[in-house]
Amino acid sequence: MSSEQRFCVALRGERILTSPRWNKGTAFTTAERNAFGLTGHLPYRVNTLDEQCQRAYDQLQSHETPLRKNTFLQSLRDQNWVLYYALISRHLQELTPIIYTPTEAEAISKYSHLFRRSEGLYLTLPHQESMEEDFLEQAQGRDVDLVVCSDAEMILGIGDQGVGGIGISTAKASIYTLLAGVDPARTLSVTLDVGTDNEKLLKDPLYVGWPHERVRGEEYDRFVDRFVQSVRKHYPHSLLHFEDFGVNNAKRLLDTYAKKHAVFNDDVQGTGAVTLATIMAAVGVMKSKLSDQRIVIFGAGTAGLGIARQLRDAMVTLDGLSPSDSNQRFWLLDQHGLVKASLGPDNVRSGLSDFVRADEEWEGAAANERGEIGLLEVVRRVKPTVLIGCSTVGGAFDEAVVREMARGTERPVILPLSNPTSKHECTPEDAKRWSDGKALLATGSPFPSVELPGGKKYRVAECNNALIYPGLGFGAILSKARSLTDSMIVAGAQRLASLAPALNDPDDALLPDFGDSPEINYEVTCAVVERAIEEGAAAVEWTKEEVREKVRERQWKPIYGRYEYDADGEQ
Ligand SMILES: NC(=O)c1ccc[n+]([C@@H]2O[C@H](COP(=O)([O-])OP(=O)(O)OC[C@H]3O[C@@H](n4cnc5c(N)ncnc54)[C@H](O)[C@@H]3O)[C@@H](O)[C@H]2O)c1
Ligand SMILES: O=C(O)C[C@H](O)C(=O)O
Ligand SMILES: [Mn+2]
Repeated sequence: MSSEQRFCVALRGERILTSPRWNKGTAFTTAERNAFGLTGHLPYRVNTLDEQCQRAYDQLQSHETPLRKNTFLQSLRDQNWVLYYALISRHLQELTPIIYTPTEAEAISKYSHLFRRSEGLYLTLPHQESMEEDFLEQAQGRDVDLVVCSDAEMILGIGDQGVGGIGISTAKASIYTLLAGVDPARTLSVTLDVGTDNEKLLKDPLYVGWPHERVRGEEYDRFVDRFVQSVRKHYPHSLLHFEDFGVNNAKRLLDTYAKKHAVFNDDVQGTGAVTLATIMAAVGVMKSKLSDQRIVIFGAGTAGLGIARQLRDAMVTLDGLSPSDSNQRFWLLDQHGLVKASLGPDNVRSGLSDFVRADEEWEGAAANERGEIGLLEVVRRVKPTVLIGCSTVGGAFDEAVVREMARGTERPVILPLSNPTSKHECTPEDAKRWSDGKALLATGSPFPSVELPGGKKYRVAECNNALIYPGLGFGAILSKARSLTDSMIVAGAQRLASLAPALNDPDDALLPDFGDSPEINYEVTCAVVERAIEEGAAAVEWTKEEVREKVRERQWKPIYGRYEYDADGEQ
């Protein structure tokens, strides 16, 4: 999309100024001011987008805390999309943590107190009779490519946030635009308010969501189904992205709808894919094979299980290991310690069955009075090559665990992935120190570089699903595939892994820099479209070169177009 792109727009005066999609503020040209009745609405001087970014950046700096900056940026997004995305693109590494993890977690937890204005579609269980009307009212006849929804049961690592979950839907949608180029006018962010079990919210007189305990079971399923059916009916070709659902619903909903609509669960599949890419890069550094790794996953919830399955499937499809042998490469732990058969069906979640360890292997292991085996003992006996944290238990990878791990393997791969920052299982600095600099690291939220003895800096890779999900989703949208298949996801992960700086220098980061995430997601998008075409899932037929061109062409860029007034034009 070039700056010369022309649009016919039907909004005049105040209406165009209050439309974030069309508003240019002081960047409206003199001709546009005349055509749209804006001369008296704006001060004399016409600014460039660069000048506007400079001014907005200066204003942003006057806000001292990350949370205040988050609020400021949210209000900028409400005013002018081009300016919002242009500003963040120009300061990507500095501002992504403000609009996304970790600051967005704080904004979501204070949602009812920070509330200013609507930011998406609120579907509330007691209003379900009017759901379809509400849906259509919000969509306003737009063509929608992407619907992002959350029921907010498990927001990042901070649990049930009720109606505040709208914040994760809008943040994830913004990241699609920022990093992959999805047109913001073709996205819809949704919160499914089915109540909350968060006592603090329920007791808060200012809580703006439905003050009711979280509805579960059949009533919940009917409500979600009604929503999915509306999406299917009105936007049959859209991608439906599920974010931060609870562990008992995430995989189940994915399985329920995968055959009927293009659905994607980011915590299961996006996290699985970015972790696969990280470990493929680490395996490249170690000159080893994925299927030779012994992998301990601490935290057997949505993310933990998504990661285990993704890695297991890749061992089968990429390395040719049998499914049963590959299951044996994993040891999962949850709040009952090692997931093993004797915990019994009540304590082993159904999705975990592939990864349950036999008790015989653990005879003589140190256990607590309930027979549960903790992380240190597992690390001692398994001698893992890879340790992944997605438990929300900050500090769980303590000195003893990291030292034990480093004793058993040449380059321990340690990935504390829990967000926000306070939930990380260890800091990169500690992991490097306790492993005498040997650890290969990646974290879920951004961390500064670690200084190694001798003064060398180690860049810590950010293993956040944002490095890959925007490209996966945009690839699915552009290929018009009816589903985002596992093989398309693996193609995206392989492309990401191939870009790892550590492949050229083993002491460099395991993943490319987050500052390069738009280019990375472009590559992921291309890989997904290529694979969709190869496997006959796509409704387009392009050569590899055409894919690269078409993806570029379809990317929405934060650049102003030229407008002409037309009473029948766009709104
Ligand atoms: N980096 C990323 O891209 C990324 C992606 C998804 C999730 N995450 C993070 O991973 C974390 C988990 O998210 P989720 O959606 O899987 O949540 P979840 O609630 O589904 O899973 C958390 C799991 O942790 C385990 N757990 C809890 N307490 C434990 C303890 N004391 N010891 C061992 N295990 C314990 C439980 O098995 C629980 O199921 C969150 O902090 C989230 O922000 C990161
Ligand atoms: O949102 C993120 O930062 C990553 C992930 O989806 C999470 O739930 O933590
Ligand atoms: Mn998430």
